[in-house]
Amino acid sequence: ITFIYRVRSCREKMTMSASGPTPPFTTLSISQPATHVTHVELHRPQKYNSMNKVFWSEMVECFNQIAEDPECRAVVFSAAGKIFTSGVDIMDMAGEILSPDGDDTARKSWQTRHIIIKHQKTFSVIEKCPKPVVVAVQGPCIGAGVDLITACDIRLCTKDAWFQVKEVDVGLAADVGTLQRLPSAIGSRSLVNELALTARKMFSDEAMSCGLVSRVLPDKETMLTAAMEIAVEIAARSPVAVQGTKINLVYSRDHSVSESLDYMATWNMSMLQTNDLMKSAQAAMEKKNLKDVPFSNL
Ligand SMILES: CC/C=C\C=C\CC(=O)SCCNC(=O)CCNC(=O)[C@H](O)C(C)(C)COP(=O)(O)OP(=O)(O)OC[C@H]1O[C@@H](n2cnc3c(N)ncnc32)[C@H](O)[C@@H]1OP(=O)(O)O
Repeated sequence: ITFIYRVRSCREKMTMSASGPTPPFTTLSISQPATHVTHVELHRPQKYNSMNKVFWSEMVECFNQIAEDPECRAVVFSAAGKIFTSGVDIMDMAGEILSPDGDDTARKSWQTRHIIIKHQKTFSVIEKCPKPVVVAVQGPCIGAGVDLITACDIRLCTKDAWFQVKEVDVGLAADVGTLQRLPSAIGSRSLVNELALTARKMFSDEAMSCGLVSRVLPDKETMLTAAMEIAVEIAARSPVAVQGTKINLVYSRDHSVSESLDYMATWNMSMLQTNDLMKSAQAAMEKKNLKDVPFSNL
């Protein structure tokens, strides 16, 4: 099994640097590097992986497909090249944001609201997708990049990574997720406020110490291998258990302990009736590797 994984891992490393976007996508490259694992790669390295108009809708399409794909049990998200992302593609997006359609202020405001909500969905789909998403960040992760990674479940980065809530520098309050999700990702309100109000860069050592990332790896290749290993571990476990865990973790972040316990009880009153419980328990008693237990797709 280790050998098969290593072969796949090598193949993955090759395709990650060589391939381009996977049709019908033009900004994303999708592959299946290991059983039940999907790899999504942001692929605009020649444009600093900036997020153009097409990207914002392709992400929704891609993650909706992943959410519905019973074969997929874990996702790795990464970005091609040396820069994770320079944030929103300013040249491509400025028109839409600065000149909304409408005859008067009310209609322009209504249109702007619609645009913001549409863009919020681009990252909320990651959180709504029941399959856990491991994100791997190298180099700069700027502006909308922080919105993106805070919607992911597990964050890794390279030593040369840095994070910047850049929005105040370009004259706006971040509006697609950072201000809502970063406080629970980091834990220190004071640090979140400092980062969001000053747009100072946060480097990998600080990202690790404040809890934004759970691991710092020396280089991109090592980081992608680590991300893939985590995804393979997740994918080997019962999809009923894994997806129930993600959904309840996200729910409990936004609700009281009491509400979350209630939600959990309602969730598990049906999910405890899965065959996976017996299969997992039996594997544990027989000291069998969960990778050898055939769980049905969910
Ligand atoms: C509804 C709205 C939803 C979301 C809103 C999100 C808000 C944000 O994302 S705010 C952040 C916006 N991005 C930026 O401010 C760009 C930040 N860029 C940089 O800091 C740097 O360019 C860099 C990525 C660190 C790279 O630095 P360096 O290697 O020194 O290259 P540069 O000379 O700075 O840039 C080269 C070239 O690329 C262009 N460019 C870089 N980033 C973007 C971008 N995000 N959009 C468009 N163009 C970008 C830069 O302008 C240069 O272009 P030239 O034509 O070569 O001058």
